[in-house]
Amino acid sequence: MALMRKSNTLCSRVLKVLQPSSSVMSPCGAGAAQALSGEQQTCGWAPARKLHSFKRPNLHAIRNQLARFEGGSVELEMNNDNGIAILTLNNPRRMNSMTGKMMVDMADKVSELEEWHEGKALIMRGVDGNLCTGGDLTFVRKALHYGEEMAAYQHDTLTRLLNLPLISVALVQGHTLGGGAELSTACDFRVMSSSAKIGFVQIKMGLSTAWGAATRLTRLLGRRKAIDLLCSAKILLPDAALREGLVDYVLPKICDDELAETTNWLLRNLCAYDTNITRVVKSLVVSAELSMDHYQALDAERKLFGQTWGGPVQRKMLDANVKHK
Ligand SMILES: CCCC(=O)SCCNC(=O)CCNC(=O)[C@H](O)C(C)(C)COP(=O)(O)OP(=O)(O)OC[C@H]1O[C@@H](n2cnc3c(N)ncnc32)[C@H](O)[C@@H]1OP(=O)(O)O
Repeated sequence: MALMRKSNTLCSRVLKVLQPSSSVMSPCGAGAAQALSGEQQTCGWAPARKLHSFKRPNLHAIRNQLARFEGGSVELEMNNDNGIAILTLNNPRRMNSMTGKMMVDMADKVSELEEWHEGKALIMRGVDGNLCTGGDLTFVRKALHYGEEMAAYQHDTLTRLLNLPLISVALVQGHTLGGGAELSTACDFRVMSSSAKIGFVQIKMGLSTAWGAATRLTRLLGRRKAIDLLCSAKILLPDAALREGLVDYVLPKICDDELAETTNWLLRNLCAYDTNITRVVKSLVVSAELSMDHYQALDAERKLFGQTWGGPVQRKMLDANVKHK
């Protein structure tokens, strides 16, 4: 129990030090808007170094505006028994595309997950066989003046989601397009249904990435593959997505319950061990990725290791004389 409390505190301390909530993103939204306004839209992007000189977005004010664009919901179930939470996008008539209200819902659910200390993992999915087809075009049409603010809000939510001390998996089903493909990159892993399609089609819609996928995809796959996927707008079937390294596991063709199969995959492969140590390890990986300073990351790693070494779980395993066959 004492270890549990300590490791939870340490997890959040590491994340707070390295990634204070709601202020992690570089405040680049305004830069993007300036860079794309007027004449510049036709002649190119502002120099990258300029993107750091803009004011932080007021997330509270943006939230109030987004909440006015109604439709759909995002729901959360947290299962303390197996330590797995399910985050569900629910706008089936529009293939779970996201309205402003759903963005606010998702931010609230991520805040709840930040306070959930019993959890090991999270599955993000959509109802009725599609993950998400991006922005709800009804919302998009009404919010054309509000892109930069919406992006700032989503960047905050999805960065917080990616950095939760939970192993996260996106269940890529049906159509996972545009912003939907972006959402999937805010999870640590992607499990894909054998009948699903995934594509970053934003460029075909006259847009660059809205919800942070250029940054995340470059980290995930490297520069060459990120440019390829984002600039070609190609829609990948499971085999190609697996080959590219975009997805981690393709579900069997015959599968009665894809959510249950994804849960089993998680439990078998990534959640087989102690909850707190799993959370600590995830937090360490986040801190290593976020940290600009190699020594700071090692410092965090050493401190957290000190909490597991000689702790009750390690002692139990030593007593059990475990063999790793
Ligand atoms: C803000 C982030 C930037 C972005 O996300 S940009 C990308 C935005 N997404 C899109 O452009 C997707 C547009 N939709 C499509 O391409 C097709 O609907 C899609 C997904 C290939 C499915 O095609 P089909 O299987 O033929 O089905 P369908 O077209 O009849 O769609 C069924 C109903 O769902 C609706 N739907 C699908 N995606 C939507 C969206 N993003 N926003 C609003 N409505 C959407 C579609 O309009 C249709 O509704 P209805 O039956 O016409 O009332």
